[in-house]
Amino acid sequence: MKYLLDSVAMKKIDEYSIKTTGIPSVVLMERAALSVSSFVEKLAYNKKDSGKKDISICVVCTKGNNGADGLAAIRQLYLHGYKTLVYEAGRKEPGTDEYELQKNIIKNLEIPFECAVQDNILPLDEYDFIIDAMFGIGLSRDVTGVYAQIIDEINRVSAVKVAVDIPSGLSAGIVQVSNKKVKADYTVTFGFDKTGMVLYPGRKYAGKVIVSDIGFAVSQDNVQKILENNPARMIEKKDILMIPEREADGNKGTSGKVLIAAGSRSMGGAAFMSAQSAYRSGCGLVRVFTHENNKNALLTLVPESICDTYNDKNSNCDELTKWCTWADCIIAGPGLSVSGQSEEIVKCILQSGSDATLILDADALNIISENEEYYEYISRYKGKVIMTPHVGEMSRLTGKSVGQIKGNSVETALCYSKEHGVICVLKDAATVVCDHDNIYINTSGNCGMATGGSGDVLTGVIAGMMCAGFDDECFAAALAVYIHGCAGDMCRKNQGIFSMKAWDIAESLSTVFTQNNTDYN
Ligand SMILES: NC(=O)C1=CN([C@@H]2O[C@H](COP(=O)(O)OP(=O)(O)OC[C@H]3O[C@@H](n4cnc5c(N)ncnc54)[C@H](OP(=O)(O)O)[C@@H]3O)[C@@H](O)[C@H]2O)[C@H](O)CC1
Ligand SMILES: [K+]
Repeated sequence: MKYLLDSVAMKKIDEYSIKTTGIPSVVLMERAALSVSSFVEKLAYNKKDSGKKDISICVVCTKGNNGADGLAAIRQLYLHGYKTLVYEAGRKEPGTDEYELQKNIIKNLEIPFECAVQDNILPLDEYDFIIDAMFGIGLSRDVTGVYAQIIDEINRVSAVKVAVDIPSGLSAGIVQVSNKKVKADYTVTFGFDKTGMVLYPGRKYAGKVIVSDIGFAVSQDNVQKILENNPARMIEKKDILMIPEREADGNKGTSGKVLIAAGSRSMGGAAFMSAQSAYRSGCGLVRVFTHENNKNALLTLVPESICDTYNDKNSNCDELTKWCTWADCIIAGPGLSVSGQSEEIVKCILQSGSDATLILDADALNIISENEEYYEYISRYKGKVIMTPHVGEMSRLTGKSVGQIKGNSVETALCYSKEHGVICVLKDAATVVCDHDNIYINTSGNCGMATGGSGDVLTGVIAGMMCAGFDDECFAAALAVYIHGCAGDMCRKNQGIFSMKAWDIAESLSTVFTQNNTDYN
């Protein structure tokens, strides 16, 4: 797990390192600059056809400390023999102390220097590399005027663009303040990953992100002590190793019993995918409660599952109630459709008296969005509730537009989770998982997963992680989302982004688990 920080948190870390522990600001800056210049040199080294003096590098800066980092980096590159230019934009007043210090060195070394003029921006076509050091975490408002013109020019030319700390115009936190942003190929960021570069649209602008340790006196291990609020986190591959070992003397009953209420008269697929992925994610027994039309197909496709049915005339709620109290985890909603009968089924589950962790997905969410009183049932449900809306479902649940939700996914998920006392899994290109005091932003997966059934597969993986024995359900749900994304990334390799299907994702789960050493056999 890694922390994701915003500008407020980064400023605290900067301040703590400099003022409390006494690490000189210029020391941090020199290391920051070195990590940028050495990265650019590595890229330049791959252009084997050119000698250093034929490789031209322009740093674009304004007069803050991000610009100061850029000046120090270009000085290092100049001293290594590259053809360099400083292109400075900004007000006439002097910059920060650090900026003026670095600028003085640039002047002493007589490194070529140009000042930007509004409406007469220097064409940047001739540069092999552009180092973007205009705005870092100090960005506070929309980028306009000469700065916006420079960003347009940077984005127009074909140079390789390396952003210092964060692409200029991009905010480090969950809310974006500027429409104008540098589209970087690489970002060398300092100390910690930034929330704004993991969420969309920031992830598209940051390119490949390199996190560089520049010697802050705060690390992943002690960052929480410095900050007041719990920062967002991202799951990493090594977290898969945290899945508790399966009991050597366990049986199918001790590995987790899952009830899946899914699949209506004409929609059986969702139930099959959910069941398949639950088994592939370690569940011991999977019982599917589905429309009788789906029974044969289910037992053919997932013969390990147990099937109970309802039909058009009988919702079979007595039977359903019994299996709710049998289960350790319940999935309700995939392919259930929205009808009087499915409403009855979801209500029956919520009022079953079960304390199993309940995953509400798809049509269960649509039912809730049309029936306010279901929130009352949720609040009285004894077990943990996990709700897994995609952006469209969240729009129906909250009345907010899809655009509003996409631009504010963390805030939306957090508010919803707090308001209803549930774990919220807001599914999007960067899925957000949160409860009242934890936020996870997912980084695995790809756009090939935007395909029918992918969400049904996720419910099974979440059920698997709920049955795995974690104490912290929010973490377990975030891990499930990460694993689901890894399986999607595996499919991208094997089936390709256009051809991959949800079933392939379910089938790739075993490789994700075995590649990460969770195969205990
Ligand atoms: N030792 C250190 O301090 C280290 C700093 N690092 C680097 O520093 C930046 C953060 O630097 P900071 O000076 O805080 O801010 P920026 O350089 O990002 O921005 C400079 C100023 O620009 C102004 N601003 C903000 N938004 C806009 C805008 N849209 N248009 C015009 N101007 C804007 C703002 O000043 P105002 O007074 O005008 O509000 C900013 O202060 C960090 O990202 C690192 O690169 C390193 O971490 C090393 C250690
Ligand atoms: K920058």
